[in-house]
Amino acid sequence: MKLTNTLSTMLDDPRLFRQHAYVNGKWTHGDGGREETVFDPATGEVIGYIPWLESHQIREAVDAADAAFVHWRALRADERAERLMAWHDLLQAHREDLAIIMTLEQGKPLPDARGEVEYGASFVRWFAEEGKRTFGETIPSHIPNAALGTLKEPVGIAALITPWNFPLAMITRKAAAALAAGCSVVVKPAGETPFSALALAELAERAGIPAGVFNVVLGEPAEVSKILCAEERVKALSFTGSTRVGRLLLEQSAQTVKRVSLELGGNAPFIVGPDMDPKEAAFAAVAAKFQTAGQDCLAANRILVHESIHDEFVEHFAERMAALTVGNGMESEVDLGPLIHRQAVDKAAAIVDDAISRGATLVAGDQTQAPGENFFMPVLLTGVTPQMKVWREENFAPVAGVTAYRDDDEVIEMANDTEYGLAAYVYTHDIRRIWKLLRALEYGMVSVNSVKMTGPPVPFGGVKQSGLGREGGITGIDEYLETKYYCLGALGSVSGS
Ligand SMILES: NC(=O)c1ccc[n+]([C@@H]2O[C@H](COP(=O)([O-])OP(=O)(O)OC[C@H]3O[C@@H](n4cnc5c(N)ncnc54)[C@H](O)[C@@H]3O)[C@@H](O)[C@H]2O)c1
Ligand SMILES: N[C@@H](CC=O)C(=O)O
Repeated sequence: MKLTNTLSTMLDDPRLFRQHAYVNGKWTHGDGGREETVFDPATGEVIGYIPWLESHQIREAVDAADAAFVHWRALRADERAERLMAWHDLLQAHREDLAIIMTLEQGKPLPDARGEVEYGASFVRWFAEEGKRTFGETIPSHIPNAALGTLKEPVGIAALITPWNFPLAMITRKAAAALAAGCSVVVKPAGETPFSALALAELAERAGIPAGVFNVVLGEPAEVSKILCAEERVKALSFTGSTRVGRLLLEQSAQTVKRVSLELGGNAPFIVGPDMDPKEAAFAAVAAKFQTAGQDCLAANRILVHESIHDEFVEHFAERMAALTVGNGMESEVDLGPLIHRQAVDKAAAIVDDAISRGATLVAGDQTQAPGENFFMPVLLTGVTPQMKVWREENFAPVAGVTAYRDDDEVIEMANDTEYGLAAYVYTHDIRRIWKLLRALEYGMVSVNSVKMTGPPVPFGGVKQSGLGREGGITGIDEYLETKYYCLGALGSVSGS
């Protein structure tokens, strides 16, 4: 198998850069010799190679997780919490190396990558604490002389399949919850960004998380997922990624009736009320649109502005957008890195062409200025309509589509006119309008007058075809817990309790 050491020379701790899968506490190559090359999306240079495991090796990972589950679940919650806190502390201690790995494989600017490491670590801390509070209940008995109640027990092995846009935090938000609940996990990261996942494995091992409890498998995505979904011993599947693949995995998991959590695509509306300062709203909309170069499930895809302030809003938006710097995320002062690969650039260009051909106006976005093959300059389109791809599809690129609306009822209809229902933004200071929109928007998350909405204490997730279940918050751990009801009968003394 080919290996390269360029990336490791950039790290304080070169052992964080691993080019093998991690199964049962061992760094593993693929038995069939298949491998995948991982590129820096900013430069197109090779940053490393990963093996593709064979089917039997994926099953071996499940064997390992199965054996480890017995011991991991038997630990006290506070013992698991200690190891999770050690993992958290190591993530913090190695923040800079983890950020470098992330920027090189994903492309996001280094400060954003540092932010993601913090964000990812915050879930580990949160669930280390929550794992100690998986309380059951006492149920007032309707049966004479019986005591009734519930216990919370780990579901078993959880398969975690994650995307490339947040290569670290999308894993920790799942894995920390599962591990805290007492489950063992098999993680399948995106092939574009495996090295963050493998660095997480290295640090999990150093934190004292036993062999087999945290496994990272690599391979041909459809092949690996099929095996994990078909495996009866895998009791839960948690997937973050596109709605297309989410549907497929839901179908595949039906055969073994798994617990399925899906965090899928978004098509967020960003609604600006007539009372808003257009400049303030435009600056917020730019922030909500262009993070991670628009490759964010929370990205403001459809910007709906009241007709009375539309033109002023567009001017401020264009001005702010023009100030964004596009470049290699390893360089300083860069706001937008590259898109993940050439297909993403082609898709963005097709979405812009489609909008223009259907009557949208291209206000700004000159692709001749792009600093490399995988870069896409921010685009502002006005006059976007429901017939256009930019309205219907999650563009996952720095393409902002603005449209004017007349009144609240119209904007509610526009905002809900999508199969997606992950997040929506509302900018207005009118409390009646806020309440009306908050209740009428068919979204799992609504953020009013704030671009930032996520973090460990909140229930993250969508409705409609944006997913099933919630991650984070006080319910995030429930995705990995079963409720066992007990009835202790013939106790004699408890009647009437
Ligand atoms: N709701 C959320 O919390 C959230 C967070 C981040 C990203 N996302 C979504 O993720 C998508 C972007 O990520 P992506 O392009 O990596 O998504 P994707 O669905 O293409 O891939 C996600 C994962 O599924 C695997 N995969 C791909 N094709 C597969 C197949 N045929 N069978 C089984 N597995 C397969 C990939 O290797 C990867 O690990 C966007 O739609 C975005 O909105 C959602
Ligand atoms: N920004 C999201 C990830 C979506 O792509 C998050 O905070 O989870």
